[in-house]
Amino acid sequence: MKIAVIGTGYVGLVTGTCFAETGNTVTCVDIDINKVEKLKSGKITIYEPGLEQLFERNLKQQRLFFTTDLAEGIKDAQIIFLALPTPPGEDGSADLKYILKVADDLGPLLRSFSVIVDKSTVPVGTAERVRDRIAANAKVEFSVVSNPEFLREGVAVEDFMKPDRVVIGTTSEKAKKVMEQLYAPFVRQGNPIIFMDERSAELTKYAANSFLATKITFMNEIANLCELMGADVDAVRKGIGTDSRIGKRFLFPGIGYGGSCFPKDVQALAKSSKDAAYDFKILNAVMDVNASQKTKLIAAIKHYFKNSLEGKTVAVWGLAFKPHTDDIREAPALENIESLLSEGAIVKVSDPEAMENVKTIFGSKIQFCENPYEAAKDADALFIATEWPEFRTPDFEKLSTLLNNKAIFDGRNLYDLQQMRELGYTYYSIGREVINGK
Ligand SMILES: NC(=O)c1ccc[n+]([C@@H]2O[C@H](COP(=O)([O-])OP(=O)(O)OC[C@H]3O[C@@H](n4cnc5c(N)ncnc54)[C@H](O)[C@@H]3O)[C@@H](O)[C@H]2O)c1
Ligand SMILES: O=c1ccn([C@@H]2O[C@H](COP(=O)(O)OP(=O)(O)O[C@H]3O[C@H](CO)[C@@H](O)[C@H](O)[C@H]3O)[C@@H](O)[C@H]2O)c(=O)[nH]1
Repeated sequence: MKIAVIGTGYVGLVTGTCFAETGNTVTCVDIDINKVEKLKSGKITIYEPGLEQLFERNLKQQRLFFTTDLAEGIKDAQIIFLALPTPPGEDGSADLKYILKVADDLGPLLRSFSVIVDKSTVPVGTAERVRDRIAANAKVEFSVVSNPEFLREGVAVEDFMKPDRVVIGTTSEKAKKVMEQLYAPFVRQGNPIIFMDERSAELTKYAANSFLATKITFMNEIANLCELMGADVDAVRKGIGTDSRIGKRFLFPGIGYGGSCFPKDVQALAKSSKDAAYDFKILNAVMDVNASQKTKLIAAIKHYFKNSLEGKTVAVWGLAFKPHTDDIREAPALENIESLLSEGAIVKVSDPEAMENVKTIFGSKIQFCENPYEAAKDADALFIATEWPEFRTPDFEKLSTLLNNKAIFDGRNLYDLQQMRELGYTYYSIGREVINGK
């Protein structure tokens, strides 16, 4: 099939590359000239494990193309994906300006029956709005379908190629057939396509993200309670996760959820609910708890240093909002660094992939270090914000010689309590006993 993908950010690039990999001819369109030039010349624009190989192969085999020209990009395309940003507007609702602009531009360019697919995360009713905007200028028949994307950054290729499910919202039989054919290779891998109406598909995406954010937040509150009650959140997590009705995944407490999706999508669903005159109380609580969870270790660090961080050096391991990505959108590390700096601390950071992105925010206000040990050198405390695998089993002997103080504030519960006790570290983590605390 011939496919166009409008928007070549995270989702657009993964979508385009994976559909090319299953034998389609894909043209990705973006207004960002630099991005398109880079991609055309064979350089990938995001760090995502496994993507580069697929990208290079499909580019070489001339199944994957890039352009800034919308008319050229959609020429002869049977399916046009919209993978455009839907950032939070000032009132928290999803800003649809990018989507509606492209809808306006598409109308006059359509030449034959096309299926236009909302891949972006969009509020209920958007498919109808996109349909109306295209219809205002279109001279041919078309369908607008909702096909939300559930991939996770860091495992995006795996999630896209082997999705738990594909949700397709359409009431058009013609569009349904086209989408069924497109996704056939993915269904052959044993995963269902779930057809529904457009509105239900749009809400499914927000319900999934909000449910997962709530699950994490619930565990963060249990962790906070564990600290007050002398229980261990790891034990409680295992104790409840083995109940198949609850499930083991997404029960890991930490310094809050971040990323480009959960924060904005929970906020957008809360706003849509409000607009529908429904007070979605749980979502408001989730946002409140997450906001305080993000910087909860700052209080512990301050307590450890007798309320003053002035002149103290803190090494921060991990900047990305999660491992295996260079994405720093809403990353808890950023807020913690802000807090440390505002308390007068000197901050040294290390992250395997996200340093370049963070340089654009903090510049010379913080020190960027080649590796985690360089960051730890002469630091008065170590703060862990992201659970990169390389932070899980550091050389503790080396670390002890580098740090001024053997004090670790771990926002991701990476280390064993007994080991920390034996090594003589002061160790604060989330929902667990404080080792050698002050
Ligand atoms: N990032 C994720 O993991 C993820 C997962 C599932 C769903 N989503 C949703 O997918 C959507 C896209 O997210 P993303 O992270 O890929 O966004 P992004 O910001 O990484 O990329 C969006 C791209 O669209 C381009 N763009 C803007 N206006 C354009 C126009 N008029 N024509 C062509 N290109 C244009 C931008 O230049 C940018 O490259 C959002 O709605 C998001 O919520 C994201
Ligand atoms: O047990 C857990 C699991 C995750 N997180 C945090 O939650 C955030 C989001 O993690 P994750 O869901 O793995 O990453 P995303 O790439 O943001 O993916 C989410 O957001 C995407 C965009 O909508 C959806 O497509 C995915 O299905 C959904 O998982 C990160 O800050 C994680 O550190 C926890 O704190 N504890």
